[in-house]
Amino acid sequence: MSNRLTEILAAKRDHVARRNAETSLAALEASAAGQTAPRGFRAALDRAAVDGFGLIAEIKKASPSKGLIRADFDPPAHARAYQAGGAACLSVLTDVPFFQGADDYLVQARAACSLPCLRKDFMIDPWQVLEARALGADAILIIVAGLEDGAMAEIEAAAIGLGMDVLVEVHDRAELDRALRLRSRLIGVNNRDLRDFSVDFARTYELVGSAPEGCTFVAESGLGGPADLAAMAEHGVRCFLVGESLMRQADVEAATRALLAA
Ligand SMILES: O=C(O)c1ccccc1NCC(=O)[C@H](O)[C@H](O)COP(=O)(O)O
Repeated sequence: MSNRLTEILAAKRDHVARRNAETSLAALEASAAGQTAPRGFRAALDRAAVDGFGLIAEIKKASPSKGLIRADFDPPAHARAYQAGGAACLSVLTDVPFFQGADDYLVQARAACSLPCLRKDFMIDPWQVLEARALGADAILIIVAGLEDGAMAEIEAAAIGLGMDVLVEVHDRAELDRALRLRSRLIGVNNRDLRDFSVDFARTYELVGSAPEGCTFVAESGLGGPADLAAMAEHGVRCFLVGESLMRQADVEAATRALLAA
């Protein structure tokens, strides 16, 4: 595991331990039970990809690699713009120290649109899955590089038990093999190397052919515009997770529409 990812996960362990100690499990379960049913995340992507592209549009204020991305950050407005521009799903960063995210951004964004929402965070404990559902999340992320097989299976089981989808993120062949031991068939390939933040689309191109039949395959990170999606489509990739390049646009709706017209 990389030093940067190790650093992020260590901070997350402290955060989760603190939050777990100060939050009543019964209250969290009641909040999760009081939420409307999960909006089908993978199903929405698959539908969009039938005769177009399945876009997971990310609400991202800042990142460890780029610092502040958008000063006039407005999650409900971005959610509405992404939906109007044709995105199939949203991803909302909730990690505080490294991405300047917040749980409330997820709540606000989901309330502002009808798209299924991924809680984009570093999951290390099934408790966070319950917390995600209590916030209304429809899907969670598992980063294979950050977890042992047993922990991944527990987190996935918690999500499936709550009716949520799981995006399983890999970066190389060995991680894809580990991902395919899980039940989820929603696989994301992160083009960004979390050790040094370099981006290489070859990661996606190398792995797309190894995704099993019936798998929903998502290319993630570093996608800058319609030409990148067109190049990916040449390799058979139909679903994408895009954050920074859309968040930097003055007109997010128009940029989303233009991206999907690739
Ligand atoms: O974005 C980062 O700098 C980053 C650093 C360390 C761990 C994860 C990171 N990003 C999380 C993501 O998965 C991306 O936000 C997502 O794939 C969208 O990427 P982009 O379109 O390049 O913003």
